[in-house]
Amino acid sequence: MGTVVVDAAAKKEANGSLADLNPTVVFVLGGPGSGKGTQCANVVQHFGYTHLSAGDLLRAEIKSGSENGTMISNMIKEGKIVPSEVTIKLLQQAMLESGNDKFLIDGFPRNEENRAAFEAVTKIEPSFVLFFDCSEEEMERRLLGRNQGREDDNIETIRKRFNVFLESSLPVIEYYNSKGKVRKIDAGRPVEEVYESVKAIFAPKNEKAD
Ligand SMILES: Nc1ncnc2c1ncn2[C@@H]1O[C@H](COP(=O)(O)OP(=O)(O)OP(=O)(O)O)[C@@H](O)[C@H]1O
Ligand SMILES: Nc1ccn([C@H]2C[C@H](O)[C@@H](COP(=O)(O)O)O2)c(=O)n1
Ligand SMILES: [Mg+2]
Repeated sequence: MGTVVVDAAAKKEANGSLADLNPTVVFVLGGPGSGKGTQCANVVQHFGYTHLSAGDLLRAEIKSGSENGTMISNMIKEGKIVPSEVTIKLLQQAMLESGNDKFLIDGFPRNEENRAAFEAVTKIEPSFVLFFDCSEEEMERRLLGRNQGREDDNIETIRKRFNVFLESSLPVIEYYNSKGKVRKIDAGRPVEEVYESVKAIFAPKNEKAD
């Protein structure tokens, strides 16, 4: 793994302002290709959240020519999880820049290190955790058909990502489940049906969303 470069002063400043914001955070978790990004886009449209995909932020960091770019790129190609301090810094910056105080944090926390570091650094507890539950067979079909030019959407990396999900991400979902925070969605259905279930979680009872 390469050297991680994080500006300490920027980190301290971001923390102070985030605490003032006291944001509402929903973690959106599920295996690769379970439909996290697709459903987050619907929630943004109807419920006013800002969608922050940890994977998208890391890919943007590579493109920006950052000092951490090569390390991040190598880890993503291997399906591995980037050190928490890098991802958390990107999330903090994006939250502050958004001007919003309601966030869907998609694909994070991906492992116990992510979870504990985010809690320690930001002091933010998620309101709840959306868990998109989908079979590997269906996720593999979706990833191979995605056609967005992602370097990790090849069968070799997909298998590695599935292993990381089972070994490192599922325990995080189990942790939040033990705290009564997980809202599990059957994500193997068509997009519109999945969204009906998602909507029911966000819409206050007796109120209709679009
Ligand atoms: N319910 C669904 N039925 C069929 N295809 C879907 C469904 N939801 C999403 N897709 C498609 O599957 C692919 C993966 O979806 P998406 O990018 O939302 O998944 P993701 O969970 O964000 O994946 P990743 O973790 O790799 O970022 C996309 O091509 C998307 O259009
Ligand atoms: N918390 C995270 C989230 C993502 N990554 C890296 C490793 C993933 O395989 C890749 C793509 O994420 P996705 O877009 O599929 O959510 O990004 C990470 O290291 N840590
Ligand atoms: Mg995604």
